Amino acid sequence: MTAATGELSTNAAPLGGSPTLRLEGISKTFRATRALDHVTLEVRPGEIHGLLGTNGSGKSTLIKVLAGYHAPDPGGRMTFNGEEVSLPLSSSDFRRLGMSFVHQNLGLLPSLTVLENLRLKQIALSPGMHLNWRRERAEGQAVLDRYGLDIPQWRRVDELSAVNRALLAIVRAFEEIREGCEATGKPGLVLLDEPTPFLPEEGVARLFKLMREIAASGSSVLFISHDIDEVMEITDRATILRDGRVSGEVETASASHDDMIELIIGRSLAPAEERTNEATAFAPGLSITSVEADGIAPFSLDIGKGEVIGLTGLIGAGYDRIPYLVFGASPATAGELTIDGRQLALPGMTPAKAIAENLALLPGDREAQSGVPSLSIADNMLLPDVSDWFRGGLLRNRGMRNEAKRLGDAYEVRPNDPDLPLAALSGGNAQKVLIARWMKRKPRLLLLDEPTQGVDVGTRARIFDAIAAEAETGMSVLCASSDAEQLARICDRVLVFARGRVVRELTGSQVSKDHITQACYASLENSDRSPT
Ligand SMILES: Nc1ncnc2c1ncn2[C@@H]1O[C@H](COP(=O)(O)OP(=O)(O)OP(=O)(O)O)[C@@H](O)[C@H]1O
Repeated sequence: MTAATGELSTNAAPLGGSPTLRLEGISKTFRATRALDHVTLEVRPGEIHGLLGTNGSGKSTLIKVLAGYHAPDPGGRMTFNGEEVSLPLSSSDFRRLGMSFVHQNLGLLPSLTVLENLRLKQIALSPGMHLNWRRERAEGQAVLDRYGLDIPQWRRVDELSAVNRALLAIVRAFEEIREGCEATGKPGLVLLDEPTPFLPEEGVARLFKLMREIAASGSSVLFISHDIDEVMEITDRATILRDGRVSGEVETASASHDDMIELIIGRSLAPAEERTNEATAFAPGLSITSVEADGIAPFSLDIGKGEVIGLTGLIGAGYDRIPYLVFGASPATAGELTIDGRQLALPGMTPAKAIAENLALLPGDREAQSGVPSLSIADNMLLPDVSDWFRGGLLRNRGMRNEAKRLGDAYEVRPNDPDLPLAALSGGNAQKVLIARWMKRKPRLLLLDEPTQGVDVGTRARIFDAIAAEAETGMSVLCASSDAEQLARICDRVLVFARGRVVRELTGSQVSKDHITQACYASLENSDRSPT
């Protein structure tokens, strides 16, 4: 990222103190759920504004109202640069006003190239044979240069690293508003709905630089995140939602981390226990021997009973593939898993066999690989054990419901209605359902990939406690994550990967956020093969 701030200028003039966006009394009701209750929010010109709140507090609903996806309940008002705008907005309103969105899935077309994604609108609008590719390439390159984005235009988006995909989506969003802003001389607004999960620190730093450049040009950014440290670092002000209402609006520089937590969850969090300096000794549990796959060097590990082991590294290091290889969810070319003296060949492992051995996997891409959105919360929680609920050939629905309700209470699923389809829950709440599903089975080995991504700060602490409690009873855990703070909280040992092999093992007092982060970056020094 080398672009100078001046190059991004939209020449947006401050509008005599008018906020760029002002929402007043916005409500949205889904049958019995009041997802938004008279929300008022103001984003000023040139401001990076945070939007925080627990899972289900209404953040995505608010963005969907702004994106024209949901019509709000009658009675709310919206102004943009002082102009009264009627809701719901249409796609022509976004362009005219200068609003663009980056949703969690980034909205890129993976099988198309960088250039095609950047110039999609121009390409789609050009009639038949008349597309001037030479001009499109020149325009595309000018955009990449303007933002200092060093990626080949002809590369397919699904070949890019996660960092570059996120940067491309944000660059495209800013480009969408730039021309309009230049024409009207008024600032625009880019809305970012959690674009940073999974990104390593270096990727987040590049994203933040881009956001600051957008703000310096006079336009504004609305940034949704569960990561309080990120919000404290990048935003000027923040609005916090709780149960659909605004629980606070803060100048970030004058708020503390604890102030933020109280506004988000309505109480303070108990301090995390101090770690001991001693590495703990564990009774022998399971062993993985020489598991291998394309891009993964032979990997062996003894996991003690009740031991929690973290796997980490920078993106592309390969650590996040290990849980899937052990569970048989992606093919291993060699290796064994030893349980109770029995050796199971990993190339022949399948998820069904893994479940029969009482292994559990919570995948990172939960939408695609885990829950069934159209089924109820109860079905999603209890599906793997459905046979337990048959008596005399009849399914005991009430028993299933009660058990799902109990689990929902324990994991703070909101709303805790076992009959609701999973699709009706917010992203973080759906994730709690899936975590509850596997924890309930008390697996012998729990395999996790980014277990608390998208989960709010209060529930995150509960999930950490639940993992610790199950580990006390002998459950072993292998957790792949790029979240150093999470690993420091839950792990007894952390293995750092680079280029498909372990390059460092951290134990005892080394299992701290700073040590883990440093070890990931040190691993990069010897790495000569990182993805684009
Ligand atoms: N289409 C829908 N039908 C019914 N209820 C919905 C629908 N969309 C959202 N809700 C409910 O509205 C409330 C707010 O959900 P929303 O997705 O806005 O939360 P969020 O703050 O974005 O949460 P997360 O951090 O988990 O993404 C939740 O109770 C959710 O279950």
